[in-house]
Amino acid sequence: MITLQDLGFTYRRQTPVFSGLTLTIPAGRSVGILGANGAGKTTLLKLISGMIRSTQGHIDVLGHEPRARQTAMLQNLYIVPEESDLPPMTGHAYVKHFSVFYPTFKMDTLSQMAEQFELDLSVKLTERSLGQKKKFLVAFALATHCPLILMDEPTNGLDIPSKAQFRDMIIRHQGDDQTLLISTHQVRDLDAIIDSVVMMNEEHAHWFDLGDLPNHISQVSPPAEGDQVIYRENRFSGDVALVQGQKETATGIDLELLFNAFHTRYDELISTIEQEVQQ
Ligand SMILES: Nc1ncnc2c1ncn2[C@@H]1O[C@H](COP(=O)(O)OP(=O)(O)OP(=O)(O)O)[C@@H](O)[C@H]1O
Repeated sequence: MITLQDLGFTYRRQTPVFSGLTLTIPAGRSVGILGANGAGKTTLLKLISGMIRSTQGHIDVLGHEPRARQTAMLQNLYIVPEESDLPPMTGHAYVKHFSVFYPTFKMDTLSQMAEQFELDLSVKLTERSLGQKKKFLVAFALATHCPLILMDEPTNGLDIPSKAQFRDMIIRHQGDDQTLLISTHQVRDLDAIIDSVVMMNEEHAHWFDLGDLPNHISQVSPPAEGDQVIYRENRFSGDVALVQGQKETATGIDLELLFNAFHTRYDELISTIEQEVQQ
């Protein structure tokens, strides 16, 4: 559903944000996009949505090249930006103006969410707080029923109850075949809703299926003799490691540990997973 082939991007007169990224994200998944500050998460979402054009390589989104910004792609994709200047109109007026671009938009879905999450559609969007604006946009995004929804740091600026409401909105209203791509620093905010993650830095991007990963690698503490250690950390609570294969003593894989392994032991991590998948 989304493939990147040898993708590179450089902002004008800058050093490349990334070069040579190759990645496939299957359809119907809820994907967290994780990367350090400046790794290029926002840039990647903008490239996927066709807001900016790649300077190298190819992207395929829903069977389209995003740079062409064809209607057939744009009407099937909605992006909730990290910061948005919403127009000075009410929620109702916004829906009236913008829902027409999305043939699968359902007012019923939006009305249900407005009721469940106390969104007052009769108030001007510019007069709402940051959190209220974000909740409105997330509700609008889900109401489009687009096959692909992109969200850039949607939980930034949300208080604790609003983060729970955000998760609840997605759990209740994400369609079975809808793909969500959500960039974040706050992995814990997304724990309950993502089933996979893309980890990225300037050199690599990789999609990890969180359900399948424990069939191939395990997190153990401490590693036993003979374990094929991919990555190890000495934590206050003891030695913790990612090791090859399924282990009886394994705990759940901690995304922070996986993230650190991705950054420092990329080749070992990916080749171990690939080797295990082939067995
Ligand atoms: N409009 C721009 N012009 C020039 N450089 C830019 C522009 N936007 C972003 N960059 C640079 O591109 C790199 C990637 O930025 P991007 O916003 O995609 O990263 P990010 O992973 O989303 O970061 P964060 O986690 O801090 O939000 C950074 O080094 C940033 O300084």
